[in-house]
Amino acid sequence: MSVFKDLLWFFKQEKRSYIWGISLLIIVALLELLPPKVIGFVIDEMIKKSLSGKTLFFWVGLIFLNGLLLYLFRFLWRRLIFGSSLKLAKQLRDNLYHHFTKMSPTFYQKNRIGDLMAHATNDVQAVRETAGAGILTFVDSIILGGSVLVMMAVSISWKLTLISLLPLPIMAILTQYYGKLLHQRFHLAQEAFSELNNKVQESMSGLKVIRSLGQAKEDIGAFKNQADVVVKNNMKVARIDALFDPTIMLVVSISYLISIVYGSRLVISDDITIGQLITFVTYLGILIWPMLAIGWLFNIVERGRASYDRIRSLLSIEAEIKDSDQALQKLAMGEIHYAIDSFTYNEESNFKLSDIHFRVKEGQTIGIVGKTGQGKTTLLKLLLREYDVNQGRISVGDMNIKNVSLHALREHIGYVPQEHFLFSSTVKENIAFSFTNATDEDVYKASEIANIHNDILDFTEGYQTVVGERGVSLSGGQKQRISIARSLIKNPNILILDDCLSAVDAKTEEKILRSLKDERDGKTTFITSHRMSAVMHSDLIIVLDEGKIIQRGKHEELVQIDGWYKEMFERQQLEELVQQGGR
Ligand SMILES: Nc1ncnc2c1ncn2[C@@H]1O[C@H](COP(=O)(O)OP(=O)(O)OP(=O)(O)O)[C@@H](O)[C@H]1O
Repeated sequence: MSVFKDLLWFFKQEKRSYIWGISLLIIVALLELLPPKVIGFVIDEMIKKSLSGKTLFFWVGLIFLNGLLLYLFRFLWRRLIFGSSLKLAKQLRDNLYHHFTKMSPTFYQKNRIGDLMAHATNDVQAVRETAGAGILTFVDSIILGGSVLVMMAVSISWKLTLISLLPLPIMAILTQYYGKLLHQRFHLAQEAFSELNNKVQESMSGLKVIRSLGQAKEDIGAFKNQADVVVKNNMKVARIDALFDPTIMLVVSISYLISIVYGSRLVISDDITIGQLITFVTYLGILIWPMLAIGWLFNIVERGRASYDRIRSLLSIEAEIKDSDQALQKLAMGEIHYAIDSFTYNEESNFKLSDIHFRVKEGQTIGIVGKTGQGKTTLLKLLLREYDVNQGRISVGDMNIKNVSLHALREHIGYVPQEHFLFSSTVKENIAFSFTNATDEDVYKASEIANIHNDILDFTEGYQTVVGERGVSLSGGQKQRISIARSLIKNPNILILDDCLSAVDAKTEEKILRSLKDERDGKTTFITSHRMSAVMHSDLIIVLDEGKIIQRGKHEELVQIDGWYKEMFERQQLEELVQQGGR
């Protein structure tokens, strides 16, 4: 029951609804005691032949009125309690979503999306039930169960009550045992569901790869196997769930049997009347629900406990990169100074950036090149503060970026990652994503610089064309250029192009770079690329190898010195010449 204590913050927040709801539940429980009493009384009066038509009419009217009140109050408490529990679900979901958006990439390396989705759906649902059906079963089992027992013992016969309830401890032991089993099995079912979520998420994202490698059949097979595991584990839960009700019914039937046998003896010995025995048996019928409610309560609370613990442990994970208390809310642009002594992603990582020192004046373009996996993207991620430098610092305008709020820093940056992502909305909305007030002219201008404007006009609905799930209906080059336009829309002080021109031809690349040069006068640009032509006009080019700078300078200087840059440049020139047929 400790989960109720943990949810106290919510019950306090919604105290009006819960106080009213629980009060109405108690009134409903008390009103339910009336009809059996009236039935017993009327039967006794009939046996005594002392019941007048008027009195009968009065009692029938009372039962009818009682029924009407029950109808109204039941409706109201449901609205109050179940309605509030929906608010809890919304609050938890909002908290989780907000938390997920603050997390750094490491968090998503450790937690799979499918698991996180399972927490945001199944776990939230289980906690909602605790705050809704959990409260109902808690109050009903105590108040309704307790008051029926008191009525049976005090107003009819405590001996009959005691004897007829003898089988109850069996039920308590069994339901506790089932509760434990249920907890374990629910946990396994939840894990299997997470696994299935992960499978679906991954397969849908990688559908093209799966098909192109002819693995569709195998993938369907793997999905089927995982779906079977989910069914199997849920069946195990359902089997225990299914035991709760029959067990309680069996116990109650035994109670019925005992009360009729022993009750008849009490009637014969004139200890109770027939009417009282009928009232007693009717009360026993009412007692079925509170008994079921106890079973349910264990069940709901067990699930709620496990789910709330999982949600809390997720929410308690601190974001690795977050604003310090004194973080500046504004960043003045200026020279960017990389002064990294060393950086590693984590202890297990073999990769290390070391001794990275260079300056980029405001308005300059810097090219970063090198073989694959040498740390080009890592350098850019450090500027974006997706990770923090271990030893050393990166500063913008003499300000260590660690001392600036993430929002203030990223506000200055337009980032085009290697893996572009388009939302399932129109081309225009995709481009204006970070600038909702953008005018058509702003969107057109960004598109023109990214050399995608004419392509968009050729689409069936131009800028209103809806881009399919993850932009499947566009070519790789078109997607890349829309991503570039998206990052240009706000005309950021720092533009980062992370190998994002790989899918466009050399001519288009040249056009884009020329427009950028013309339009971004006085603004800083970082370009990483495998093509030397993309960086040759930069003010500074650095060559990375195994996380270290092995060459630096301007294109004209680097082609004079024997080294990686010269070798790559000449090789690529030759390749281009060959492609053009040696002309
Ligand atoms: N999140 C991470 N955790 C641990 N290691 C990582 C992480 N991201 C990248 N690495 C490793 O860091 C090294 C440098 O990666 P990075 O992406 O910076 O290279 P790159 O030069 O941009 O490569 P490419 O040209 O292929 O894009 C690689 O060995 C990579 O495996």
